[in-house]
Amino acid sequence: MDPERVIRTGPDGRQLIGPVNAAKTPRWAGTGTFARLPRTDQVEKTDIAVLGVPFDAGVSYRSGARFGPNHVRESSRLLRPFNPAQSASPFALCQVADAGDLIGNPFDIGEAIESIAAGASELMSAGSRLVTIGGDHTIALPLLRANHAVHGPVALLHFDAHLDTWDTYFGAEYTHGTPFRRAHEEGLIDPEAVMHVGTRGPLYGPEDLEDDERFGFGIVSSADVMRRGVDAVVAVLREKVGDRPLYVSLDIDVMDPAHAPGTGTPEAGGMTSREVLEILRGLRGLNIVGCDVVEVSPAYDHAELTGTAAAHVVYEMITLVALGPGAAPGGPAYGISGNAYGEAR
Ligand SMILES: N=C(N)NCCCC(=O)O
Ligand SMILES: [Zn+2]
Ligand SMILES: [Zn+2]
Repeated sequence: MDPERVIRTGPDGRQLIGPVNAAKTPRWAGTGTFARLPRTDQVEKTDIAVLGVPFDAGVSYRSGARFGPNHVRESSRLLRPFNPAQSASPFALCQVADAGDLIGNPFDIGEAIESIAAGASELMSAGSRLVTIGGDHTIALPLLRANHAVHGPVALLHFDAHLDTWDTYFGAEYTHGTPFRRAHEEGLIDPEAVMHVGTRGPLYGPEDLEDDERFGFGIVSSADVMRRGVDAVVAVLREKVGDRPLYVSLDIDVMDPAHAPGTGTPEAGGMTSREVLEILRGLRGLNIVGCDVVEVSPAYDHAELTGTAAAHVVYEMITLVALGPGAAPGGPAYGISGNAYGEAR
């Protein structure tokens, strides 16, 4: 049975098919797409595709991020269509739909990277911007390849406890700890505009930081967020990125394990989900070409804490992409403090 959906007319006059109407079909019913949105085969053209990449053969510790996409979908059933933090209804601005899962060979990482890049490119050439749910962080490399093919070297904001610019593990070049070193070597990212956000935790040695700096990366640590505050951090990130095409890659372990326990390489001392969401909202109006959320490993989750956090991250990413480059500054629809980009209304 086809459930009733929220239908809106978009800014360009198109009819946009939204989520299943939660007042008519209870949230827990029916098979799960992200936010109960339609599948891409149920709409004419998808402007923003939520894509699952359930690949986790690149992990160095706990496995299970292969179950991330469906866990985040399941945890996204309570999302509502109006985002008051941005005073925006993302699903009424453009057509958002769930593209299902892109498969990579779990027994051949090289082949998986090739096929993920090819699948992402195919969706992008049909006119969709991708918000991808991993999978482990290995998948950022093929996604950056696909974005580079369209936009050239992109700016990168990398939210993560880890640098992920290490060289090899057990001699392997393609792992979840190495995607951004490979991306740098392949010229996929613009060394003038690459930043880690939320970095913390022990390293192998000081040379890790020397290598990372050589690749152009700046670091806003987890402690920086606590000391300087969200608005100051947002200002630094915006200054670094400017109007370049921007890719946002968010490893859920950027959050403290208290906020996101369901992940493979947890580190103490991380950001709260509130801080992460507020920093993301501060990216409003930047030229975001693609996003991913990776490293959700449901077997280590409890009460959908990690799934819910990741679902809200995806929702904010969709909102940013839907608002688009140059979106007018806009504050939250309630509150007394506003944000760096608008007063509260
Ligand atoms: N990308 C993530 N989550 N972790 C990388 C950790 C690499 C290591 O085991 O040192
Ligand atoms: Zn990480
Ligand atoms: Zn990572």
